[in-house]
Amino acid sequence: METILEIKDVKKRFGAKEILKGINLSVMEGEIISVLGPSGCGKSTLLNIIAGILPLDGGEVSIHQSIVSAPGKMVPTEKRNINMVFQDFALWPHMKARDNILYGLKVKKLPKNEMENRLNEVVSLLHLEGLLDQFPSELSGGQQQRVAIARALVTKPDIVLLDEPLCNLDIQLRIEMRTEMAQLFHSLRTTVFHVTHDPSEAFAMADRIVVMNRGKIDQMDVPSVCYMEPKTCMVAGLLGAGNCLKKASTISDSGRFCKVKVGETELMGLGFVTENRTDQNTQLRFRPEECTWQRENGDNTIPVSVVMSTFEGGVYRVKVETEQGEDFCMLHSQFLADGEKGYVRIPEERLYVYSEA
Ligand SMILES: Nc1ncnc2c1ncn2[C@@H]1O[C@H](COP(=O)(O)OP(=O)(O)OP(=O)(O)O)[C@@H](O)[C@H]1O
Repeated sequence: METILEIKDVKKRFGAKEILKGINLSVMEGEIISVLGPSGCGKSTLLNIIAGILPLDGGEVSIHQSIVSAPGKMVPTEKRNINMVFQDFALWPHMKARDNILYGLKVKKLPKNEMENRLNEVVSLLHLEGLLDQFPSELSGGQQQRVAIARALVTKPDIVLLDEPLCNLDIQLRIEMRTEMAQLFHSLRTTVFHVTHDPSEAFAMADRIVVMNRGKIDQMDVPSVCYMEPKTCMVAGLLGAGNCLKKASTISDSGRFCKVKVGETELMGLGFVTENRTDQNTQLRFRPEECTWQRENGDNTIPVSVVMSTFEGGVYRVKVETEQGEDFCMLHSQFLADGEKGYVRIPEERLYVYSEA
């Protein structure tokens, strides 16, 4: 497979603030890459550099082996053969859906019959029949999003850039649209660079996920590996392992699994050694849905007392407290009374151990 987009050691500053600290990544033809990360980590900055909207300060960006951005060089957006779908759809309000979609082809001065063929193709792909003579204000959010995607696809770009494309839609529509978009882009073998802050959107759409943190890439892998083996504490937290115990210490970490201690309790977990490793700063991460409650002590269990149970429809979210005074949550099928004592089991392959400075 051919590399379409190559990002090499890209750096960007805003004033004294270093926003991108050397990003390296290649995107293959037909691949969907989703970039996730906390607010302010530099996702949109990277996307805007790829789009040719922002200049970079170091490194280079190539599309089809041709450098489009480097210090002192910036090929204009319209010469990059890319298209972008924005979170606010950015449709021209004074143009009907048809003219919004055809705009890029008119600029390229395509023959009329070719324009009609391309229009018919995207109309049928995105189910826009009957909507072409409507103005954006006459369309629902989901319909506007479809028009924006049609406009991005109709010029057959090398790369489609998606900037939080679903965040203005309601939750039900978002779930439908992300599945539809993934199907559509995969069937067309469109190369997609997608920025989102929503992990479930990234899981639903991406072939590979890139997790950024403070201007660097913490992890880049297929969604299942990022989910099962988050490399850093931040990635784990972002991908659902919201429970965090800090009053812990590492006893041994010779292999893939390491032994940790929380008070007098010894637990086994998956160990992630990082560059800035310190044994004094062990942190444990795990997901509420992967914990199980039991009355008796057992394998990989931690003693707790119940703080509060809240009903979530089908399950209870139970907040518990460790003997060290830290709390975390688990999901349980039944209500547990405040003050009740018991043990929470965390499977060793789902207890993530980090030692980060
Ligand atoms: N034009 C600008 N001038 C100065 N600082 C900027 C500019 N654009 C972005 N920044 C800063 O750069 C950092 C990264 O911003 P960016 O928009 O890339 O983050 P993000 O990861 O996309 O965040 P979000 O998820 O909130 O959109 C932020 O601290 C932001 O304040």
